[in-house]
Amino acid sequence: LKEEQSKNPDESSESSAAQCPQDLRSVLVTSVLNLEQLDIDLYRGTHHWVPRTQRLFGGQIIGQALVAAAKSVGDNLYAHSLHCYFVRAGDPKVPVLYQVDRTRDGRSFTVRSVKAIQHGQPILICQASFQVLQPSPLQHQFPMPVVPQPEDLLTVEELIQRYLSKPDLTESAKQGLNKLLATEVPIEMKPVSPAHFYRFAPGEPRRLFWARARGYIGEGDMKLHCCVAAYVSDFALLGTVLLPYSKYKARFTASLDHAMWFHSTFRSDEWMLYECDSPWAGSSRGLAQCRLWRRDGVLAASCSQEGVLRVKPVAENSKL
Ligand SMILES: CC(C)(COP(=O)(O)OP(=O)(O)OC[C@H]1O[C@@H](n2cnc3c(N)ncnc32)[C@H](O)[C@@H]1OP(=O)(O)O)[C@@H](O)C(=O)NCCC(=O)NCCSC(=O)CCCC(=O)O
Repeated sequence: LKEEQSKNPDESSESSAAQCPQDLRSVLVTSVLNLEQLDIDLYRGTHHWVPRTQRLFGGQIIGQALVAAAKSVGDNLYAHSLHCYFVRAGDPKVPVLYQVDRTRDGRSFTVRSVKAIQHGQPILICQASFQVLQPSPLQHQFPMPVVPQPEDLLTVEELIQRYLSKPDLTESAKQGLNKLLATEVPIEMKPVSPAHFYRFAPGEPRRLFWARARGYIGEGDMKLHCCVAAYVSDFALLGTVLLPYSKYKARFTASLDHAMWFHSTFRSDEWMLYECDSPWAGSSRGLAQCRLWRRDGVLAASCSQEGVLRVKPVAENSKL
């Protein structure tokens, strides 16, 4: 971790603004993670992208909670982990309040507890921990999987365009794909193995994709990159659980909890490899894990999530 990467999110937004025209800056920085301060340790967050389920995207709530927590710690501290429970569905019609409790300021570690509130009730409870930079003789990591580079893969949008040109596509499949194309998701994704990623055939519960924030964020703010990675990390975890089950489709899925550990500095506006797998499913729940790799092979972060998954059989003639 470099000293200059410890600025807090507010400072970074300003320095990025000076470097980059407004329309090139990531909407994650200008809008989604740009919380409004209402009082000491009290913030308000608004929504940018809302999933088809019409419940708030979990990654957005985690990312915003981490922004709120990070605002109450010093510049010399780095986010190293967070643990969250999603206790109620988020309502896209109203903003979310984030109330920060300064649980403990230690010599090395500092803990914050954040409650995300709507309609007077918590929708997420989150604990985040920060640490001062400390050297360690103990250093190891798994090797990064060998996969094609992002330049050799298609984006989700390019893949959808390809599927749209297939002659045997049903009208409802076309409509679904066009809806997906029209959605302004603030991240770019490139699946490593698209047919497997989109469950065209059953396969092992493992998938890899490259992802980065759309637009420019800049180098200067490590805490903000952690918040963006927290946002992105919720995109594809639960879907990984479903990969072996091509005979079923999701009827109700929602993440129950989410934990994340940050290991190294990284840029969330540069391509990172997300390696997701699911070691277990049962009792209408599934466990999914993800490792986030920097392009140079450094393990940047790890996360784990459990979700509720209720499924129904796929209709025989469905093309999607
Ligand atoms: C997890 C829950 C739903 C748990 O609350 P609960 O009252 O215990 O809910 P529930 O009883 O499980 O009901 C949920 C739903 O499951 C149905 N259900 C319940 N039992 C059965 C059954 N035996 N068979 C068939 N269906 C059953 C219920 O009728 C509910 O369905 P409904 O909402 O009525 O359509 C709640 O705590 C909650 O909503 N928490 C917030 C979860 C959340 O919003 N997470 C973040 C968003 S998800 C996300 O971001 C991931 C996106 C990416 C991805 O999908 O991969």
